[in-house]
Amino acid sequence: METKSFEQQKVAKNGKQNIISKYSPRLHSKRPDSMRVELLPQPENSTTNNAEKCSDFGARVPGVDIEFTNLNYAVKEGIIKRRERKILDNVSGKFSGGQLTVIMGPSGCGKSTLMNILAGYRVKGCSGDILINGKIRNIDIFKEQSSYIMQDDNLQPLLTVGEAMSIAAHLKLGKAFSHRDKKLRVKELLEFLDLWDSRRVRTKNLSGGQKKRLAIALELVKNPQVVLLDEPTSGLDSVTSKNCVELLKGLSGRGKTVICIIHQPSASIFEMFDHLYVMAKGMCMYQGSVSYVLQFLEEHNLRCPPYHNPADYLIEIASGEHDANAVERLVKGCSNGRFSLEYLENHISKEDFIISNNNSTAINDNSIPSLMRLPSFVKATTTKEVIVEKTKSCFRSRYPTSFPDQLLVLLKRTFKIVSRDPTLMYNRLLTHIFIALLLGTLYYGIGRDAKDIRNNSNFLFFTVMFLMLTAFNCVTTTFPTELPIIKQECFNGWYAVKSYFLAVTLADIPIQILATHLYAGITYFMTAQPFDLFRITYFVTMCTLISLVSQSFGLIIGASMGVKNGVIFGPFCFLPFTIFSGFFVQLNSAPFFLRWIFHISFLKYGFEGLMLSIFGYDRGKIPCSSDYCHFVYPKMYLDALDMEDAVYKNCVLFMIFLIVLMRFISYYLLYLRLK
Ligand SMILES: Nc1ncnc2c1ncn2[C@@H]1O[C@H](COP(=O)(O)OP(=O)(O)OP(=O)(O)O)[C@@H](O)[C@H]1O
Repeated sequence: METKSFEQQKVAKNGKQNIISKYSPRLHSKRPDSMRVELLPQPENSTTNNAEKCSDFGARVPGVDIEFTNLNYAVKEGIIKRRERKILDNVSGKFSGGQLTVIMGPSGCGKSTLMNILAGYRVKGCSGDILINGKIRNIDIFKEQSSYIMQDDNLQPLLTVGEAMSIAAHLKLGKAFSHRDKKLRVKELLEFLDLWDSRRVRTKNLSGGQKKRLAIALELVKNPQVVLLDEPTSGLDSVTSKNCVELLKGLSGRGKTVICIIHQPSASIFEMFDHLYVMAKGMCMYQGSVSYVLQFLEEHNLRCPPYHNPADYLIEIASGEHDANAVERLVKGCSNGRFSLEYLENHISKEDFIISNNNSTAINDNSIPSLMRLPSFVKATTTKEVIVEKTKSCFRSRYPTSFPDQLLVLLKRTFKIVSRDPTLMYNRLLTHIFIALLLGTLYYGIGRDAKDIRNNSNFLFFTVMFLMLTAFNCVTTTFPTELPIIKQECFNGWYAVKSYFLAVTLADIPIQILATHLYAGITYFMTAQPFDLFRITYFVTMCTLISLVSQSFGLIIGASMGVKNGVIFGPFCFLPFTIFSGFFVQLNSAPFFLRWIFHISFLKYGFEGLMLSIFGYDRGKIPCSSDYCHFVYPKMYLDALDMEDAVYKNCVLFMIFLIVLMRFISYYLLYLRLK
């Protein structure tokens, strides 16, 4: 009480508020003067302003409480002898709504694993109970209430800040919100996070801090009750980190449950946390308020040296630097997270959260940093309201927008990205034009002379190979490079995997078709192939089908492996089809037990289709400009290549069948990978 009145006097006297003292009176009084950090100075009358501001947001009520008891997670290691390794060892804890909870600990102690399990991102292989407001967690409902922001900034680099936010709003708010409301919410959020001036900047050009803020803004669009963040301050300087933590603190001040991992906070940031959860060796060595942590350590014969950041000291202890048995003692002291240790006025409380009621920290208006001009939609709702509403809605789709709406928004997004991607768009078109001109020059006019008939079929086979390789390579990298973004967006319930898959594959088709048509048109006329409309149509159609089958093949490789493996194994996968295309070895010359491979080689059908469109369908005698031409009748040439029975229609049907089949397979592989 004394401390509080001292604070009030101080505010009245200096016109500013000291958050350290408010949150950690004991710690603050213990620190030497030089280590005390005056946080968040506010302008005169700021208290009044905050209070006024808060009145807009309605009553402050406790948010979602997350409790976990006896959580275990183990992985199997070793190739021959499979040994089990414990990553989380019987940990417990309670993170209350309206609090900024920070998980700390040395590298590899299991922080991300715990966060992944709490978020529902990792479910397999863990045991223990997770309770949401005292009830066993329903993962679907929890996912609707929460947003998980992963460590890497999973942003689409070619979209601007405004576009990324607008897409998020369309996907996450659905039809329940008007276009105007969505725009307003985006504007409010961007202003709130100081990103409004950068709304036209592409996300790849943002600074590290801006990227973090945008990643948070994208998830705040749906106003989640629980926000989980894996290292939101990694890679940021101390000022930007502090701004980021202030932002999180502001959110928790609105009744949200904010849980984040912060690896090594500075002293000033450390003292802003409401609730601390320190891990070591997969266990909890402290859980409770920041204000009590130093006393707790002292009780276990660990004295933080003066002028030493308590956060650093905690990490040193957790790493076993000061006392080899310290971790075991501390884990025992807080009962591996079963006790939440709080500093309450003049005494210390050891609160066993399992038997406690919902006792989220009362939120003081003054605790909200001055920076926080929270958007009007960030209102605290009672937990009960959320649960009831979500329970009703869990029988409907778990996505805020319907499948066609998701598809439309994602198609627009993918078109934007592809049209701005120099590799996928311009380089692809230029490569097709350049190679077509080169080939046209090399094989100029060969189509009208029987002496060049072999060169003509070489040109057709090269066409098959070129179209296959370019279409294949353009898509093998699409999924692997976007996978982290898609993982986070799908996990946070923006859209279904099928919407993404369809959008990405459909958006690429027009560009691939345009590139193929350019190539086919240029080469057809430069090589002087017969000027018959049906032959031109057959040729261009078959070129397009070859591209689309190869694209589908590339999608399978991209959906099933990373870029590196795709580059190495992709060509290995289609090389056998090249040998069995009928160009190098004809069907009747191959050993009979290998002939079946010809019938499943899409290159055989592609090559046959092109040959038929140029030489098939009773094409007449080809003029010969030399003394002797072996194949003046195109049919004879087709017979020599064992293509006498080939039917163009069958080639088309087989290629279409392959396109559909391969796309289904690649969707399923992507689905499995994301799940
Ligand atoms: N699937 C897995 N297979 C094998 N080991 C794993 C797996 N997942 C986690 N681990 C191991 O568990 C330990 C804890 O990993 P985790 O990512 O949770 O650590 P962390 O505390 O978040 O570390 P950092 O701060 O460096 O990110 C690490 O040693 C890691 O190698």
